[in-house]
Amino acid sequence: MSDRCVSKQTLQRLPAYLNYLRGPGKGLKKHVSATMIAEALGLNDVVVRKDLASVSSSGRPKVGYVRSELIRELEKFLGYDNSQDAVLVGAGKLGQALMAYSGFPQYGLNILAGFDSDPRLEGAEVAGKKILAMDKLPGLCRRVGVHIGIITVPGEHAQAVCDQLIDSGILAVWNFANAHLSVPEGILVQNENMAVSLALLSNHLKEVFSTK
Ligand SMILES: NC(=O)c1ccc[n+]([C@@H]2O[C@H](COP(=O)([O-])OP(=O)(O)OC[C@H]3O[C@@H](n4cnc5c(N)ncnc54)[C@H](O)[C@@H]3O)[C@@H](O)[C@H]2O)c1
Repeated sequence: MSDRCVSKQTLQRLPAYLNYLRGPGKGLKKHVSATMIAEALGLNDVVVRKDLASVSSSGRPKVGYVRSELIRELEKFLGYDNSQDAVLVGAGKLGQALMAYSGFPQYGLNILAGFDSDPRLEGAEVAGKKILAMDKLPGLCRRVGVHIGIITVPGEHAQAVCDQLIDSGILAVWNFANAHLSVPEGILVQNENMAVSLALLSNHLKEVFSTK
């Protein structure tokens, strides 16, 4: 099931379905339907039905899905059942907050260690995870077979860090720095940028006030 191709839009909605299905105390029964999920999340039920059909074949007409089975299928599809090790570079304020976040394992992400060029941070621990010197990065990545790298260094150092991660065998980069990263073909960069969300908020306010 997990090798099926789905659109980016579908992929972005799947975690919300899973979150809803896993959620406690919402009066969810053994069976759930696409309509039920659509209503709860304020989505179009045709969209939800199509999304679910692309990751699961366990739905039955008029009955819907067995909730526990659908949870398992979504977890498998999203890779949450198969934890991926990651390394983080830039163990400053944001980096340490991410290292300490206890919610990542339920999304299948396991940050093994942080790396930083500041010698004062070497050997420190954050939530039981070590901060190591940069020269330890390639060895650890190659030894353990780490494929995800998280970048939380200042923007001006992000490209150099990205290159080091790729040289260490990293195939997917989660970039929090405000910098455009150039990578060879076959490497995925996922940019995380609060500025984009803030721009949407502020644009919404502009529209609201311009109509008053
Ligand atoms: N994506 C977002 O929405 C978002 C939100 C907040 C911060 N940020 C970005 O995250 C990054 C970190 O922010 P912060 O507030 O944690 O900064 P910070 O200064 O607290 O931490 C940066 C760390 O990176 C380390 N570092 C610098 N150059 C390095 C290199 N070449 N190799 C290894 N380590 C290096 C520093 O020693 C420091 O510990 C910045 O780029 C910032 O713009 C992004």
